[in-house]
Amino acid sequence: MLASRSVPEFQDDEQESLDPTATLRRAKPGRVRLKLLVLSGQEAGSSHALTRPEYMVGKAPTCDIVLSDKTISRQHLKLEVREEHVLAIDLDSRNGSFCEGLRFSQLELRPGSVITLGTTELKLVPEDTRERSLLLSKKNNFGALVGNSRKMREAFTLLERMAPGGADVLIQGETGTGKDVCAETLHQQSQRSQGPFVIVDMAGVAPTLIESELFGHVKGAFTGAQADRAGAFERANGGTVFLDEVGELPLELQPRLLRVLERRQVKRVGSNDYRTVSTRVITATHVDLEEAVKAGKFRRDLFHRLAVLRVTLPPLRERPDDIPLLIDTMLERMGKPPSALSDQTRALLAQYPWPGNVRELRNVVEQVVSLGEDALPEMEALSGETPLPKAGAATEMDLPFKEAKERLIEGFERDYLRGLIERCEGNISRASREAGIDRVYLRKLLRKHGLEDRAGASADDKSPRGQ
Ligand SMILES: Nc1ncnc2c1ncn2[C@@H]1O[C@H](COP(=O)(O)OP(=O)(O)OP(=O)(O)O)[C@@H](O)[C@H]1O
Repeated sequence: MLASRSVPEFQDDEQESLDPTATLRRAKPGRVRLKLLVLSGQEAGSSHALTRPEYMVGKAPTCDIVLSDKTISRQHLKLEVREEHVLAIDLDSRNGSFCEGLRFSQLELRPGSVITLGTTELKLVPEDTRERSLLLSKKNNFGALVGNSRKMREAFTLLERMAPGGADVLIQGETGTGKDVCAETLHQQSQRSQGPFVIVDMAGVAPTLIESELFGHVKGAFTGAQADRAGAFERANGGTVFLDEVGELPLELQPRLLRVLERRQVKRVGSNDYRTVSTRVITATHVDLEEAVKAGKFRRDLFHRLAVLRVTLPPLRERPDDIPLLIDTMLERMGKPPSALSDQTRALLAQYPWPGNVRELRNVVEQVVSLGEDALPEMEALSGETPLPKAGAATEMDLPFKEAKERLIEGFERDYLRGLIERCEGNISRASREAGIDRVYLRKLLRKHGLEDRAGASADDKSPRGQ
């Protein structure tokens, strides 16, 4: 059980006179007061106002803040409460004190800092704000998404709460952070899991076709509409529709999406009738929709409606402590033992910032496992400076067909795009003409392979979407 020694906020005069430094050390009235929140472990959810100049944290009952975690030393950490921060001093604890995955002996904690003692995580927050810290999920996965970092376990807590409820959810995160997997797991863990899961990738559908793709059409509504067709919302009736890259939805269609969200009604293109659907809507975006609203590209009302329940999947560079678990999981999914990667390679992978996030890490792990550790690209090469080994070259015939094919295609796509964009000197319009693919889709592919930076520099590609 967690116990906090009850001590008056200020020492009485008699005590103070015994200690001439007490006036200097004691907390000044009026400054921002801080408290320490326990985020995980047996005492998760409890908090300690830091009203005194010093606190001893540890397992011993004599400590000011007692934590029952077995991996914590009896006297583990000293906290010195200062004007603007709290100085945390590790007392040569057996298992150490950590912040963002790094062990420290002394560290200045600011509001928002999170430290880990043993397996217990503690967060410093201003006492008088209403900031609520999420408790950390006890699990290190949500469906196929894995992570044991604080940021991912906070996200898992949210997702676990959101999944069964059936309310619409917005998933934010950079490319490769697992938004697709997350959407599918939300569906699988909902009461709609027996219903359909329909995906619409807004960035992959030509703008002229989005309306019909989402809402359907009736025969003759436009050239080529040879028969009535249900849109994604109707096809997902009783289940979930996942709108990937919702930020790409053209402005003129946004009120129609708002109507679906508010009334669950859709009107097929060319029809006057509204049909009622029972469809959960999960959306995802890699762009900052708030910025898009400011720039006039996204409707404010739609954003607020979408953002009622939202979760952000953090980029991998902000949670390097997830990398070892991710690597082990990837190896396991490939049917390889943990020893398939040496400690040296693991250490290299753990320090790279991964602009393409987990997808990029997975690609590199697969390549190294297929081709051997000699094939590990220089770390600069991972950002695209030197060609990566060809993913398809060593496609293993013992992989399941779907996986082998996916791997081959990814390798082909990357090589093709790299050559294309070089040949067209970064000019998206030219590249899209030469390749015969839609420009929006081309951008999406470039982003997927971390090649976005190489494109869009030319004169006719000044607009953000290159349109
Ligand atoms: N936390 C994770 N744990 C395990 N695998 C992950 C995780 N995050 C991503 N992946 C893997 O990385 C790959 C990319 O994930 P996904 O397609 O869901 O990303 P995304 O955010 O939707 O990317 P994009 O915005 O480019 O569509 C997938 O193979 C997925 O399984």
